Amino acid sequence: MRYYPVSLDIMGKACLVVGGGAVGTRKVETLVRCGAHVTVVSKAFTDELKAMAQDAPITLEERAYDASDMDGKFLVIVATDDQAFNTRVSRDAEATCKLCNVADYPSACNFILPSIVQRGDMTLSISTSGKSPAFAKWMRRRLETEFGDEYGEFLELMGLVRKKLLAEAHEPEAHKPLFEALIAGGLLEMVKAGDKKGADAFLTEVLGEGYTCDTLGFSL
Ligand SMILES: C[C@@]1(CC(=O)O)C2=NC(=C\c3[nH]c(c(CCC(=O)O)c3CC(=O)O)Cc3[nH]c(c(CC(=O)O)c3CCC(=O)O)/C=C3\N/C(=C\2)[C@@H](CCC(=O)O)[C@]3(C)CC(=O)O)/[C@H]1CCC(=O)O
Ligand SMILES: NC(=O)c1ccc[n+]([C@@H]2O[C@H](COP(=O)([O-])OP(=O)(O)OC[C@H]3O[C@@H](n4cnc5c(N)ncnc54)[C@H](O)[C@@H]3O)[C@@H](O)[C@H]2O)c1
Repeated sequence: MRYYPVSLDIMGKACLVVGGGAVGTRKVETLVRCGAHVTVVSKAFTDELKAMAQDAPITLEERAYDASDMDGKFLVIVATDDQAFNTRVSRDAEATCKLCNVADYPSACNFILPSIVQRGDMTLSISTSGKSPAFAKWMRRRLETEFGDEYGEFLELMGLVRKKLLAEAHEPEAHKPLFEALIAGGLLEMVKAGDKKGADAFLTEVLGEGYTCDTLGFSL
């Protein structure tokens, strides 16, 4: 395996994006969705980025990049259209041990970005280890048709069940078959169909009294 997959917690973390064009805008959008506080340094910004900065934790700095922009940043994404400059920024990032991605330039990255399917808290990431981004995109589109919004809703319900079970006892071995029964027993289909009565009966059957959509705080 060429790259090590991780899920980074960037909630509330200071991130730097250099280059506020079309690609930079896309990167900022994802960072902000994950709760990051983003500083964008660029000679110019897209209108979309300016609009996003109105009500999101985004600071736009219309000026030349300076190596001190690395200070205090957890992660850096470089997305200008000047490859020599991008490489220089990535060297500054490396010198200060930052996580750094340069769009379309894997040899200057210490992480590369996957294609993503998001369904609530369920994330499917597709990486081809840089071999074929076009194929990663094709795969994303295919998975998007296969995995609908019901997967995010089902995950929400599984999370609520798990939270309640964990509040009662930390017994992973006893919990495992319960989760497996819920997953294999058709609960996903009930959530997809909006079948609250069926879901309640099944939750009670597998988990016992006290487990219904309402008591779990799940709206179906
Ligand atoms: C997944 C996605 C995420 C994102 O960008 O957020 C992403 N590229 C996407 C699209 C895309 N990029 C390119 C095309 C044109 C078709 C093609 O070339 O295939 C298309 C498709 C299109 O636009 O239709 C051009 C391209 N990309 C790279 C190079 C340089 C090189 O290969 O050396 C070249 C220029 C090659 C040339 O010179 O021609 C490199 C990288 N691109 C990566 C990620 C990383 C590896 C991901 C992986 O493991 O597969 C990596 C290594 C570094 C990085 O950028 O992180 C996003 C899909 C979003 C979606 O789901 O829609
Ligand atoms: N991974 C992908 O999906 C993907 C797709 C298309 C392009 N790209 C890559 O991303 C790069 C950027 O693409 P784009 O469409 O956003 O380009 P763009 O021209 O729309 O934006 C580039 C931005 O960088 C700024 N900039 C240029 N030099 C700068 C400097 N020295 N200091 C600060 N800011 C500077 C510009 O003002 C502009 O805002 C391309 O060169 C390409 O290699 C990646």
